[in-house]
Amino acid sequence: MEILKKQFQEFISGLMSLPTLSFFSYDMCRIFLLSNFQAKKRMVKIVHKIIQSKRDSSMSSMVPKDVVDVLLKDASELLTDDLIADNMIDMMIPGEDSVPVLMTLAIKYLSDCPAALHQLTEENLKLKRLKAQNGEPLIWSDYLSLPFTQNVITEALRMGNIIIGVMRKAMKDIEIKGYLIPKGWCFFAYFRSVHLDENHYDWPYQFNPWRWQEKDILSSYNFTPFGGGQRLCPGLDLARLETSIFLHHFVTNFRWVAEEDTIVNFPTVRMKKRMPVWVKRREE
Ligand code: HEM
Repeated sequence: MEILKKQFQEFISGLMSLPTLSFFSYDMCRIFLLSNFQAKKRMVKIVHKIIQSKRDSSMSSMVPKDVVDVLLKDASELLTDDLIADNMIDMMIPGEDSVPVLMTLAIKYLSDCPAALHQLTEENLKLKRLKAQNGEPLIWSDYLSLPFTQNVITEALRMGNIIIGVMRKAMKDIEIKGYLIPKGWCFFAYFRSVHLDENHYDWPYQFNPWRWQEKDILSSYNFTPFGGGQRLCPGLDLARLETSIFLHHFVTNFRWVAEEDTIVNFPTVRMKKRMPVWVKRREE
């Protein structure tokens, strides 16, 4: 697993920096991309081994336990091992990178904003107590009944810009604010410049979950952490759900002190020192 993780980290840092490679010399780009593709190749090899061992074992007849099992059970001949391996690697990006980064950023911003942490904790404790009182377990839609928690996640997405932007190709000549993008050109829509623009957000560098109260984020072109249009992220709700579940359990069960750290935005969004967090169980 550690080897796979190392290859993945190399692969993802190359993938995320593709738009910025144009600043470097041809030779540097070649070396960088080569090591990126080699990392991907090594990952494919590891995933192929996992697929093969699953095929060899008698597990194929059992109830699927993970995504590989489900894909292996697919009767369609189009789903080759190469395609399954590619799918698995694609799933690793949000599983290992985007959502955990969102959770980390939320913890970072909350650590620096006691008022938001207090309100978030109160909201989640209230739900926890209500569930305990009624003897009910949490159900998946409960996260929607936590409006402040949703605002915290929205604000972490706005400030964090986990995916810094998306690449697109102009299908026809387009003029934007006096600039012509000729047909066939590729361009990079940079989310950070919109999400941190003071024309759209007051005090854009301030973590302020309250700014989202009464705001309809779905109809806003100034808030696109999950992209937009036909390529809108299909994992949008899952990412929010997972982060809500994590925050709910974390704030209702623990208190913590996060070490001083800074957010690095290049080549991917990361904590400079990985932000160690000292955790203590809450007593209630
Ligand atoms: C905080 C978490 C996440 C963020 C910020 C995020 C962001 C994005 C963005 C901006 C795109 C659009 C890329 C483009 O237009 O070129 C995208 C696409 C995609 N995302 Fe996510 N994502 C997240 C979580 C997830 C999760 C949890 C999954 C699934 C398990 C997922 C699966 C995908 C897939 C399959 C695409 C490609 C869609 C397509 O090209 O049609 N994402 N994501």
